[in-house]
Amino acid sequence: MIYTVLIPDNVDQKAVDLLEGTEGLNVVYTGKLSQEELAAQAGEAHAMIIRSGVKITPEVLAAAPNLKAVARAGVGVDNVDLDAATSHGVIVMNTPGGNTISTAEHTFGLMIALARYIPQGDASLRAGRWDRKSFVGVELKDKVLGLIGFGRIGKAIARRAQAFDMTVIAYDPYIEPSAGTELGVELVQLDALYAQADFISLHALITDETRGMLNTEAFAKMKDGVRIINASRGALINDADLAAAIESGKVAGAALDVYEPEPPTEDNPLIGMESVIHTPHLAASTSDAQVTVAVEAAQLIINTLLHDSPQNVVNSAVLT
Ligand SMILES: NC(=O)C1=CN([C@@H]2O[C@H](COP(=O)(O)OP(=O)(O)OC[C@H]3O[C@@H](n4cnc5c(N)ncnc54)[C@H](O)[C@@H]3O)[C@@H](O)[C@H]2O)C=CC1
Ligand SMILES: O=C(O)CCC(=O)C(=O)O
Repeated sequence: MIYTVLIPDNVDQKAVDLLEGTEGLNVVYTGKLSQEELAAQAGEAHAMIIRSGVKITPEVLAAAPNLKAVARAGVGVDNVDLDAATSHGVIVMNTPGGNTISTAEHTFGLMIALARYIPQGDASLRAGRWDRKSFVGVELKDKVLGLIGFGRIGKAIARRAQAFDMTVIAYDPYIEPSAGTELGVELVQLDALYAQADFISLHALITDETRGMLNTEAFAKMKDGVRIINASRGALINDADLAAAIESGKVAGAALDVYEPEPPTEDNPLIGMESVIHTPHLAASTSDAQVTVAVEAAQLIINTLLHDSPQNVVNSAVLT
């Protein structure tokens, strides 16, 4: 039996090489496909390796009768319809941990860039100005960093923030309060985090509970001049409410790596605002992280198809 592995997004070549060098696999590496192209190519696939650029929808699953497994080269599986995958008997796996450091470092870069107006200063100088008055920032030292979500990435940021003499607090209702002790992080209630934090960085999973959690009601509970960083998922923030909070001066600025939808639509109220800085979902985009997650995803597919040994299964109901 020869299994076909379709890779409909851009992944590191080392993963492709690993799969191509494995007997029993036929590898189809297309690079990033549109949803229509994906559905058209899905018919032969026994497995797929994806990133965040494609969605595994009921339509794609219906077009993929041979599909047994999907491996996400990354953490978030919000681009996979897990219920539909389970009902089609498709195992969904991810590679948590492989991009933690890259994402934490990018988040830290965004926080410093936000505090010191680095992108704005760069744009101003490139436009021929020598403006030092407009870009007076704030130090991170002695500021309170509030982390919403204290998992792998939240913890990695806490470690880095300590080196900058920040006080770190976190809200995460799904971990033990003692989880912060070793890192000197106090786990607090959400309203307390809003009331104390000078910087709020989002690292929670996107769920029904967290979708749109940063809204007008939440901003009203925050300190005046708070700065927001989001390298988790765009849907955690209500964009219109954040734009209004920035316009009113309540929020001093925001740094965003993620959007809902991606790419953001032309009418996104945050794009182009002077005090909002952006990257296009780049937090995990380092050569280091991309080798790790892609090779790990390839190995998950090999173990599943050839050794009947799936790991990191996200929709565990499919195994019962
Ligand atoms: N921008 C990018 O390129 C990347 C984004 N991500 C995203 O970052 C996020 C975090 O990733 P990891 O730290 O690896 O995941 P993780 O699973 O280690 O941590 C997520 C944490 O969110 C917490 N959480 C769940 N519901 C919550 C709620 N209602 N309020 C507060 N916390 C809640 C969980 O208890 C968990 O501790 C994910 O959404 C992931 O998709 C991850 C890697 C790269
Ligand atoms: O594939 C990527 O670069 C996105 C990574 C990401 O968002 C994740 O791992 O959740």
